Amino acid sequence: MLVYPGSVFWPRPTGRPRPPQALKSSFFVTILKYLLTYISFYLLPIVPAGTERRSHLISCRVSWKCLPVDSPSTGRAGDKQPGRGSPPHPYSSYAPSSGAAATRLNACVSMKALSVSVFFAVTSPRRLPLSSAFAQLNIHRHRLKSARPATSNDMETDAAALDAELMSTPGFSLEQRVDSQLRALSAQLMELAGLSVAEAVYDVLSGHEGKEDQRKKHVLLVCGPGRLQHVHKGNNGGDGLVAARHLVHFGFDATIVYPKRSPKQHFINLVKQCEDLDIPILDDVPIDSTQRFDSVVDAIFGFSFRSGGIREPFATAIVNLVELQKKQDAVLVSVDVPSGWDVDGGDLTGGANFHPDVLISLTAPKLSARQFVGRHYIGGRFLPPALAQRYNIKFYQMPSYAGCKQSIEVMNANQDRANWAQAYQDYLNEKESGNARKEEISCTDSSDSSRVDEEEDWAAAYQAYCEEKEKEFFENTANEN
Ligand SMILES: NC(=O)C1=CN([C@@H]2O[C@H](COP(=O)(O)OP(=O)(O)OC[C@H]3O[C@@H](n4cnc5c(N)ncnc54)[C@H](O)[C@@H]3O)[C@@H](O)[C@H]2O)[C@@H](O)CC1
Repeated sequence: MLVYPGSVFWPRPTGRPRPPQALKSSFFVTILKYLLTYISFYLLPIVPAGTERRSHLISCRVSWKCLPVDSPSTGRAGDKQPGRGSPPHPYSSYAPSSGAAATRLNACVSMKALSVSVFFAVTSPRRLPLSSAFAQLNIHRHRLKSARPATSNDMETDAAALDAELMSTPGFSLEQRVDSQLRALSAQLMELAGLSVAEAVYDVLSGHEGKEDQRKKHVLLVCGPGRLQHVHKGNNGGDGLVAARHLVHFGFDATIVYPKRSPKQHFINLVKQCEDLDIPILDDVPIDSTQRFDSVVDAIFGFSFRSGGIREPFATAIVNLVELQKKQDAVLVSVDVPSGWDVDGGDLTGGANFHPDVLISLTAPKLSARQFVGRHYIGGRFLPPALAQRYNIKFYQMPSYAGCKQSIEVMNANQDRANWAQAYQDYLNEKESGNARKEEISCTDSSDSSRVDEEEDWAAAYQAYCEEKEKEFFENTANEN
């Protein structure tokens, strides 16, 4: 029996392009490949470092490189998916826009590559570091995630895969080789990401009318865990550490909450740099502090958050952040993905009801950003054209950062709708009161006709504008449904 390799994980979509013939394989061989793939990856951490067996296991990257994962032959070019005719999401102008069918095919090839990698793992003499194997696995995982039946939201689906790929791209890492292992640390990207976060926070607070405007603004940054035994994680928290340093250089006060510090050298350095700037580093959110915070930055979890319950101490930290947001009227800012939100599925915090006021998406908005209502920034101005092209992001579709700015505020779809609804209601109210006033004027002062004409012109123009917006809104809603 011949099966579509991906069908083990997701239903084969009907009416969509089938994968190339070469990707088909026997059912049992496919199952065996998956088993071997998973076993090999779960075995990796327990195989002692430096041994021959381990270097064979981690050489899976060789096979990935051998296969045309990103070549046009994978079906990316020219794929047309049903529903693509729907209006573009407001973010689509700069979010990755590869078609779902193309993504699915790509994921098929990725799975194939992973499966074949097991065979390479036991035979190849190539020695590649464990971290790069995990980085590749991460990319595959995100690709698989995006390889489900097409929705109109597919444009953002690849954003996490793009980030994962970007962060594992050699050349972006400051620490290229440590102990002969390539650590996909993405230190350089983190520095730029943190800078863009600091810039956006500065932008928000500069326009924020505080009660004591002359007072130095104080920002509390809560940084996520950086400790995971074999895989380097916690970059969202790293962004927070970098942002704290920049905010102090921008003239703000900063306090860091970093309950689970990373043992990695780069993170130790970041902490030291903050200590050198006299930034207090706490273990818990200072919920009872008399200190007033103008903004609290949530740099706890990014796109690698796994749903299924938030582990302590971060469950409490998130509840306390919401408490501070309410108690102190502090602006709650989330970095990349609001913590506890699934990168695609959105808010999973349940009782915590975690809704930031500001979201700073890095590189491109993730799918979950569609649920966000508030001020939305894009940061992380470092996407190389080749990678942008691979994810079908055209240069002219990139956000047009002004001058040397590292972040840009973008329109938020939900916010815009809310604003529009309000504007329309205001218009109706105004119109009603205008009509009443007009009647009053015509009864009392017929000589002031020019003013009435002027008001009529304005009302007509405003009505035309509102009708146009209304039409656009209903068209969009109909297409989305
Ligand atoms: N977009 C980009 O290109 C860049 C992204 N960066 C940041 O890197 C982030 C992704 O970083 P990582 O992949 O290191 O991971 P994250 O920083 O998203 O967090 C993963 C950590 O959270 C823990 N965790 C996951 N689920 C949990 C749960 N349910 N309860 C408790 N702990 C849980 C994991 O154990 C791990 O330690 C992005 O979101 C972004 O903020 C930047 O640092 C660099 C550039």
